[in-house]
Amino acid sequence: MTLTIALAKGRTTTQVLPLLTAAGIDCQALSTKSRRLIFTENPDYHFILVKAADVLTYLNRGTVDIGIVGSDVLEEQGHQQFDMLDLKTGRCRFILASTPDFDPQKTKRKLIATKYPHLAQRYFQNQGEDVEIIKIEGSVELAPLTGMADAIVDITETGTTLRENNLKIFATLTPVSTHLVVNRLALKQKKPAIYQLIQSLQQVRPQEA
Ligand SMILES: Nc1ncnc2c1ncn2[C@@H]1O[C@H](COP(=O)(O)OP(=O)(O)OP(=O)(O)O)[C@@H](O)[C@H]1O
Ligand SMILES: O=P(O)(O)OC[C@H]1O[C@H](OP(=O)(O)OP(=O)(O)O)[C@H](O)[C@@H]1O
Repeated sequence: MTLTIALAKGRTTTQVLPLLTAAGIDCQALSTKSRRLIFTENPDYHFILVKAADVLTYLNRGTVDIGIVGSDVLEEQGHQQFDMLDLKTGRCRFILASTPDFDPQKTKRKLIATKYPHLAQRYFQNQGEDVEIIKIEGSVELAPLTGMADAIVDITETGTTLRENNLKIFATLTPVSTHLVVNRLALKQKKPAIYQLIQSLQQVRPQEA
């Protein structure tokens, strides 16, 4: 039985390939630098490489059985899939950041720039705050620096981008890591193969909390 897997391109793939290899899955073809997007040479596991934001589209339509993607994406768009395993890699965190002179108490209806509008809206709603969200596609740090927004909700890992742009963290929201998610129907139809994969990845993922 073949399992089809959508892997988020970029950082996620780079960090997950060593785990898949350690779990005994031949995915050598994916580690070569190329523009290929679909890998079907392994009869047990077929892979497609997609933009992180598209993983759940392939999964929810049933085009793939499994998605491997950051929990940032799941928090922003997830609803129909089963989140089966935290791979404990690709770790970073959501933060609220701005220029050092930003005063969260003083700014009345904040303008918040982010790549994650739903997550940001939820965060402020839970704080009982009404904010205006500006959806940005990248280099989010520019928004408070240029005065377009009061603050940003984004992910940070090393903190280098914030530091180099003289931005300060005002709140830490939720932690982020790469997760394995499963299509509902696939979980019914391919249960043994899916559980076997989960079990092998559980054994090789980083063990710390
Ligand atoms: N420091 C980090 N910054 C951003 N994403 C990170 C970081 N560390 C881990 N990740 C994970 O990697 C994913 C983003 O990977 P990447 O930046 O390669 O993709 P992308 O943002 O779609 O790429 P691109 O910048 O080409 O559009 C996120 O969904 C997140 O889960
Ligand atoms: O804390 P750090 O280790 O510096 O990482 C954080 C940076 O990485 C991400 O951007 P990405 O590289 O995905 O580029 P983008 O600006 O195009 O989204 C994120 O949006 C931050 O800008």
